Amino acid sequence: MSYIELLRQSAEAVNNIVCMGLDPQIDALPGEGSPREKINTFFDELFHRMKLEGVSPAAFKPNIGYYSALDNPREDDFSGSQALCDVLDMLDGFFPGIPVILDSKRGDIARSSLNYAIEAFDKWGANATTISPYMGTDSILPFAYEDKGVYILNRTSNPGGAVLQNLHILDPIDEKEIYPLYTAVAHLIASLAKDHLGLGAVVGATNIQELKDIAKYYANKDIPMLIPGVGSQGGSAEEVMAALRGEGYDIKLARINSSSALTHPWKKAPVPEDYLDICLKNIKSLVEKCSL
Ligand SMILES: O=c1ccn([C@@H]2O[C@H](COP(=O)(O)O)[C@@H](O)[C@H]2O)c(=O)[nH]1
Repeated sequence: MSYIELLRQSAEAVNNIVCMGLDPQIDALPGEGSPREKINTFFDELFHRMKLEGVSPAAFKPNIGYYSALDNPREDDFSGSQALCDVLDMLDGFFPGIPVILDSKRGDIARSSLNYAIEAFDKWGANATTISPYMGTDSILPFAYEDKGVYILNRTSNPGGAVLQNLHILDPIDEKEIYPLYTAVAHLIASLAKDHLGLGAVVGATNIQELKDIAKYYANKDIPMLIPGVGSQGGSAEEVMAALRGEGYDIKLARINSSSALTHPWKKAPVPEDYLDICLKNIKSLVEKCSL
């Protein structure tokens, strides 16, 4: 099945377009034990509750950094990577058919990119990954597997994203129009996606007018959009849904991501006793806002 079909099918199956981020912050997790044990116990409990209450997002997005930072490779300790294996195994069991996006933001010279593609798709078994466009077309294409998704950083959600992404440039082809760099990236994504179905874009929820402009450009082009920045970063899911619908973008191809607000909204405060209820409430509320 192509990634585009997987996105459409999974959205229809769960009737929403939420992407649940899985970025464990060890200090914010309940219970005792090693980081791997804490991650395991927490997600096992949370996924059980979600299953029990019939709640499912339409994608999951572990960010690899939150796991690999727990490894101590020079001491033969790969417990962070093992924790990611545990989480991926749980997702297979609890949520079959729901895409997993491994957020690793790679992108390099072609043969190095190919190794990163092998890492994400063949080794971790992800359905999709994230990459940077900064090194250009030859750095992107090794990720274009037939049945996988590739989200290219287009207009990111972080406050510093504008420093480069909003620089005004002269159109490199006709040298007439002037527009922000993120528009040139969108043009590149759309042109590559004609021959490589599954290439998509990361567009943050924190700059709603820019998101609207990009969604309008992608409408009817079968370009998946991964939209982080909702929840902890202040983006509004309702505004994103209205923007996508308003611009005629096929919402089944979008995934609206929230990570910490769904798994540890208490941030650095002590873990509350009713932590599972809090997570479930936030997940259900986002699912409701992002329903088809
Ligand atoms: O533009 C981007 C690209 C990626 N991210 C990632 O998404 C999650 C967001 O976490 P929250 O806790 O919901 O803020 C995280 O993994 C980021 O690395 C992004 O935020 N913005």
